[in-house]
Amino acid sequence: MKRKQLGNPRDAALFVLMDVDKNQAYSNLLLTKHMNQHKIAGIDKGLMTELTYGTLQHKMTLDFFLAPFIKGKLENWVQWVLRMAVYQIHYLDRIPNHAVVNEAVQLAKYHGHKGVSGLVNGVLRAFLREGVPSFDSIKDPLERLSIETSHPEWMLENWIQAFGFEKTEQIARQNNVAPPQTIRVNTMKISIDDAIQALESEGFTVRKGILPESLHVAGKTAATSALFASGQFTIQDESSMMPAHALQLEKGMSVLDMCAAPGGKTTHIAQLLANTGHITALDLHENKLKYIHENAERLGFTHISTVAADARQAQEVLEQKQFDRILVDAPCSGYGVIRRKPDMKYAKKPQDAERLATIQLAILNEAYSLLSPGGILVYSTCTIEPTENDEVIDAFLQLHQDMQELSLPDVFTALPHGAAKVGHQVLPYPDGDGFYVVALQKA
Ligand SMILES: C[S@@+](CC[C@H](N)C(=O)[O-])C[C@H]1O[C@@H](n2cnc3c(N)ncnc32)[C@H](O)[C@@H]1O
Repeated sequence: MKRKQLGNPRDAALFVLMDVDKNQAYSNLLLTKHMNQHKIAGIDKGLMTELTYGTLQHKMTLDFFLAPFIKGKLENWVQWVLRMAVYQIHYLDRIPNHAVVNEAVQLAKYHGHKGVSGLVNGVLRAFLREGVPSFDSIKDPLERLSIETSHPEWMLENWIQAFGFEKTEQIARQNNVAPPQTIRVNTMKISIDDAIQALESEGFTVRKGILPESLHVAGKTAATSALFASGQFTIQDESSMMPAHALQLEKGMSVLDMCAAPGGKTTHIAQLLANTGHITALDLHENKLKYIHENAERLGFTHISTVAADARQAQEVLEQKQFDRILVDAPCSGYGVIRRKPDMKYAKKPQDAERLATIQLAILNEAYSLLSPGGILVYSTCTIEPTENDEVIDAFLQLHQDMQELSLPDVFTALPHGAAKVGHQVLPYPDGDGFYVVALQKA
């Protein structure tokens, strides 16, 4: 495939898909990179995003649809051209089929030789003529769910064990639906009602979320709002707003955020502290600390300092040795946010959760030593994997008999509730990501 660019949304999407295959980075980061490099602008940005995510989301299903029409092995990029075309034919109704075929043939002609464009044309015409193969030919329910929703079988099996078949099916289908745009209103700068009014006058459709600062906005890209630039809101999924509430903060407290970058929850803590007290925001990666500073500055929070360090050895670098509140928003497998990074379904390995659980427990043990008596430790992840959630907490509680689970504030009762034995779990739902949070208090 030529690395030269055509500068159109389909070609740019193809570059993202190829780079995802090479495991270069997550799709959301590659999308932004290629959108800029290919100079994709205006409504083409939306088309490029839709083609990239849609094709990735349904990759295994698209391969099942294409299988009867392909003989022999194809080059990777040709496979992506075909998947992208079949995605548009099957899942989108606004692009006429002849235009989809024509665009795919043009892409193949540009990046390959005449034989390749002939093949793409032939496969797509045969697909249009003969129609979509039926899932009824797949007799095994697990295999069928895997192909229909495009998730590896091992991943579904884990969830079936934890939540049952029906819930797993709901999760898998939800993972293929685009999330809403959710914002957290910066109540230090604007009231919820004034924010709703201002956003509506900018042309957004606005709906209140469950948590007090959360609004779901549609119609335009939230980051283009004047209110965003002036720090009157930040973009954050509603589930990610749970940990700051779980900390049960009081003005003037000292807080340690142990896995803080890019600062989504650090700034929420600052908001609930009403810019009082102090937050130490720590992250392993020094280059990510600038995002915490940028976010804090835009939103107007000043009581935050950052430290680059491994949270497992945080005591060695921190001057302050005891904190009133500690948040461990741990590095995790991220299975609650698959709808935002669909490539994760194919990149992750069954053993990832075990490896992460060891890191998570080590961070929690360090947090324990830094927590004041009577202090509250909140552990959160954006995964739905029990190995990284209540099983880590079980192990932690066995090691520290003076730590006890604390009830979460009343606002949590209105949120959906998954199946965790300890803490609050949310399985992916239309308005929020899959998430886990638990609050523990030191005696
Ligand atoms: C789930 S993200 C945190 C998101 C952040 N709390 C927010 O709300 O914006 C996990 C973070 O942990 C960091 N991390 C990974 N391993 C770490 C370690 N051993 N010590 C400290 N931070 C770590 C990653 O760099 C990543 O930024």
